[in-house]
Amino acid sequence: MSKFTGTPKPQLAILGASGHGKVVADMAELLGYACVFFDDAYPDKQTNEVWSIVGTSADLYTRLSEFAGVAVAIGNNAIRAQKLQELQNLGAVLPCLIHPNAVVSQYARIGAGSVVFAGVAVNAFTQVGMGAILNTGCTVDHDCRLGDAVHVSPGANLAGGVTVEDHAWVGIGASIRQLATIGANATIGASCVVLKNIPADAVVVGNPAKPLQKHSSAI
Ligand SMILES: CC(=O)SCCNC(=O)CCNC(=O)[C@H](O)C(C)(C)COP(=O)(O)OP(=O)(O)OC[C@H]1O[C@@H](n2cnc3c(N)ncnc32)[C@H](O)[C@@H]1OP(=O)(O)O
Repeated sequence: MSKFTGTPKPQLAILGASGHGKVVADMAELLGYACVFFDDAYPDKQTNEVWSIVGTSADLYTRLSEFAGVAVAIGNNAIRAQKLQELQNLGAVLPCLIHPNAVVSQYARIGAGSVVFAGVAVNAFTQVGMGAILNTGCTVDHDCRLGDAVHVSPGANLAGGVTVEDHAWVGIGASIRQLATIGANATIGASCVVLKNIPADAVVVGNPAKPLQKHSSAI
C-alpha cells in the first residue's frame, strides 16, 4: 500500500547562505516552501545550519526551472539589487515573502523579491520597491515611498510620508521624522534620529542626525 505523502512543497532557492538567509528560510518554511541555498562558498561550505547548500550562484542560474521561486538573501543593498536584476532577466520568479505575523495594509504595495519579517507593520498607501528588506519589528507608516533594494533594519521607525531612495540603509532602531527624504545609497546609523532630509550617499549618526565623523586617535 502506498503511503500518502501529500502535495509536494514548492521549492525556494535562496541565494546567499548568510545569517539573513537563515531568517528568510525560516520564514519561507512557515509560508509553505522547502528551501535550499546557493552560495559561492560551495562546495567548501555545504550547509547553512539545517539547510543544504547545493551549488554556486552560477549553478543556480542554470537550474531556475527547478524552483517555484528565488530569494536573494544578501545584505549588501547594491549587490542584492544586481543579483535580483540578473535573476529577473533570466525569468526567475521573485516572490515577495511576508511573515504571517507581519501586518501589511491592504492598501500598501511591496515589490517583487522583498522580504518582510516578523512584527513589521506597513501602513496604508505606502509603496515599497523591489528587493527591500523590512527587517524584524520595523514600522513603515502611511504614504511612505521606498525605492529598490532598501533595508529598514530591526526596530527602525519611519513616520508618515517618508521617502527612502534606492539602496539606502536605515540602521537598527533609527527613527525618521514624517515627510523626510533619505537619499539614494545613504546610511542611517544605529539609533539615529533623522529630522531633516539626508542627501544621497551620506552616512549619518546621532540625535539629531549628523554626518559620521571618525575621530579616534591612537590610544
Ligand atoms: C539583523 C541585523 O543584524 S540587521 C543589521 C543591523 N545593524 C545596523 O543597523 C548597524 C548600522 N550601522 C552603524 O550604525 C555603523 O556604526 C555605521 C554604518 C553608522 C558606521 O560604521 P563604520 O563606518 O564602521 O564606523 P565605526 O564603527 O568605525 O565608527 C566610527 C565612529 O562613529 C561612531 N559611531 C558609529 N556608529 C554610530 C552610531 N550609530 N551612532 C553614534 N556614533 C556612531 C563610533 O563610535 C566611532 O566613533 P570614534 O571615531 O569617536 O571612536
